[in-house]
Amino acid sequence: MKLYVDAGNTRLKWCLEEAGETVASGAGVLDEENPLPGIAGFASRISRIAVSTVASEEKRERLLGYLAGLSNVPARCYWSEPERGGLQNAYSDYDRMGADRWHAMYGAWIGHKQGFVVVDAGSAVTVDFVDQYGRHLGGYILPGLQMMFRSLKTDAARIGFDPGQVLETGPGKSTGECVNHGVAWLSDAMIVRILWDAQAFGLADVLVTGGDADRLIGLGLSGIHRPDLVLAGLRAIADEEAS
Ligand SMILES: Nc1ncnc2c1ncn2[C@@H]1O[C@H](COP(=O)(O)OP(=O)(O)OP(=O)(O)O)[C@@H](O)[C@H]1O
Ligand SMILES: CC(C)(CO)[C@@H](O)C(=O)NCCC(=O)O
Ligand SMILES: [K+]
Repeated sequence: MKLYVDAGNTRLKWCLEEAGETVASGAGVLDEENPLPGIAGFASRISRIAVSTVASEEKRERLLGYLAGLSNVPARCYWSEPERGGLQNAYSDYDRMGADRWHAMYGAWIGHKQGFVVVDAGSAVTVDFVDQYGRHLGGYILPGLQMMFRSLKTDAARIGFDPGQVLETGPGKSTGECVNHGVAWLSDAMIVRILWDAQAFGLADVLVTGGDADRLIGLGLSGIHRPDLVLAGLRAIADEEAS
């Protein structure tokens, strides 16, 4: 069985695969004692461990320590690359790009050769554009939903509110409405812009992943929901490296 791990800044997603089929999957929190709840029963059958992570070095080392205790198979981390299978990274400092972005783009490239946008709505939001020739045109990094709420709460003394999963974008008439509608309104503007840019660049598909994907889709981001996109790219790359 092969274990694939996508460790973000907040949460961790894992899946176990055997003969091309996903046999188990789960999510956990990197900071917790067991970041891969549900994995223990499979430990002795693991034959490969591949990791994509954007967490700090300290957290990455803690994760590797946990995995070393779980299985004798050494875990291998996969990073961003300048090129793979015709997909070309726009970064000249390609190793500065978050591994999750590269793996999500590669996961998308496998099945969407007509050009695409990847929107990863995680702790941070990333938007990356790839054309039909596999050229990464570049992207954007934006604050994520919880990050925006947190900064409004901690950096302004008189903005008191309960964050909500609000899709209402009309002008607010209380602090809570102004914040919750405001964040939805900002997301709505981003969505309009993503769809506009996709058309302007001639990209056929919009792929959406990350913990807040449903929220963006609910706000009108018409796209393909691929919760497993980072893991799909990681899996393809680890397979190619092994063959
Ligand atoms: N069970 C959950 N726990 C935490 N956040 C969740 C959960 N479900 C949805 N979310 C939302 O998902 C977002 C985090 O997304 P995700 O889990 O993709 O992050 P991540 O992979 O840790 O982040 P990143 O890859 O950006 O470092 C949060 O803004 C939150 O609103
Ligand atoms: C932007 C995030 C946090 C999104 O998870 C991650 O991809 C990351 O830490 N990136 C490093 C900076 C970059 O991609 O240019
Ligand atoms: K992610």
